[in-house]
Amino acid sequence: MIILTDKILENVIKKRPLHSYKGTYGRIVVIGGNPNYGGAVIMNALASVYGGAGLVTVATDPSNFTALHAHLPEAMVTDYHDTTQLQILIKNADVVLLGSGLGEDDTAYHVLQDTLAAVTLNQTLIIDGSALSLIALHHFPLPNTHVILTPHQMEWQRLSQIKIDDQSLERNQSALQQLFPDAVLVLKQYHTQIYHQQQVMSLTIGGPHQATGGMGDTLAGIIASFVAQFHSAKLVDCVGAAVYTHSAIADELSITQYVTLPTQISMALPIFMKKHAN
Ligand SMILES: NC(=O)C1=CN([C@@H]2O[C@H](COP(=O)(O)OP(=O)(O)OC[C@H]3O[C@@H](n4cnc5c(N)ncnc54)[C@H](O)[C@@H]3O)[C@@H](O)[C@H]2O)[C@@H](O)CC1
Ligand SMILES: Nc1ncnc2c1ncn2[C@@H]1O[C@H](COP(=O)(O)OP(=O)(O)O)[C@@H](O)[C@H]1O
Ligand SMILES: [Mg+2]
Repeated sequence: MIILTDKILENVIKKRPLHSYKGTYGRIVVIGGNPNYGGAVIMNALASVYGGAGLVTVATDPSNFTALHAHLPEAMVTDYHDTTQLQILIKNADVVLLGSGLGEDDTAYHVLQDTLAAVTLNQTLIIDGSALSLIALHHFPLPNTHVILTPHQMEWQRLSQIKIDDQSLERNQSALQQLFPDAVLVLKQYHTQIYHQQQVMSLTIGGPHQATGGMGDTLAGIIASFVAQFHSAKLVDCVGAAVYTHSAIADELSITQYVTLPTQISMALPIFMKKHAN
């Protein structure tokens, strides 16, 4: 098992070439946020934009449009009920982040089904939150593309059938091999672990100051932005660097703060990344 340190950032966070533009840094489509969980996609998108993604579009319930724009005018929006528009957006995306705050009703089911059918070989699909629970419930197969799963321990229990107390490294590795052999698994907990084929990375930073709703939505957005822009690094290293960055920023904030809010972590991304770019 590899312990994640700031070394991982060296391989991933690069100074930007002068001859570049927003297209160089990736197109992300964020899909989720029902009328009750609009905050989840706002936090996905804040993390993606502050993490450096070139273009971010959010497909969500229209009741979330105004709130999203008030927080983040850099993001574009579309109605996730509009299947044709959703398919066009997905076709042109580099990274699709699916499921934060999606809920588990009929609309969520159809959005999930349409998205899984629309992603193609060279894209990266990050699956979070409700989409993980729906996939577990309905046994949806994963599409043939690069997949990153970001469950917390209960979502992983639903997917793997391994009870939280029984989630050992060996059992997790073997369930991943059996169920989703090509996927990267980010198993979120105190000391999050990343599994990919035979490789396991573990986080040893971060703490309970991070225990606020939206912390995972923010991590998913950071992962999306790193995958979208850092093309010279391996996918699993982009994920490792994003997981490390998320908790390193939180730990820095926790020197003076009792809790470290998800949106504050996103705001701190540009300064942290500037410090670590090489
Ligand atoms: N502001 C918002 O709109 C928010 C929306 N959210 C969305 O709400 C939906 C439901 O997600 P939830 O995670 O709240 O509900 P879930 O029902 O998926 O998971 C919560 C359950 O898991 C258990 N659990 C065990 N170990 C855990 C661990 N290590 N971390 C977290 N939970 C653990 C909890 O005790 C609880 O019973 C998701 O789509 C999520 O993205 C959440 O992200 C919270 C914030
Ligand atoms: N005690 C803790 N120590 C370290 N990290 C924590 C702790 N509690 C929560 N986190 C982190 O916060 C995030 C929670 O993810 P998740 O439950 O999906 O949040 P949400 O769905 O509310 O956005 C994960 O990255 C997890 O590792
Ligand atoms: Mg979550």
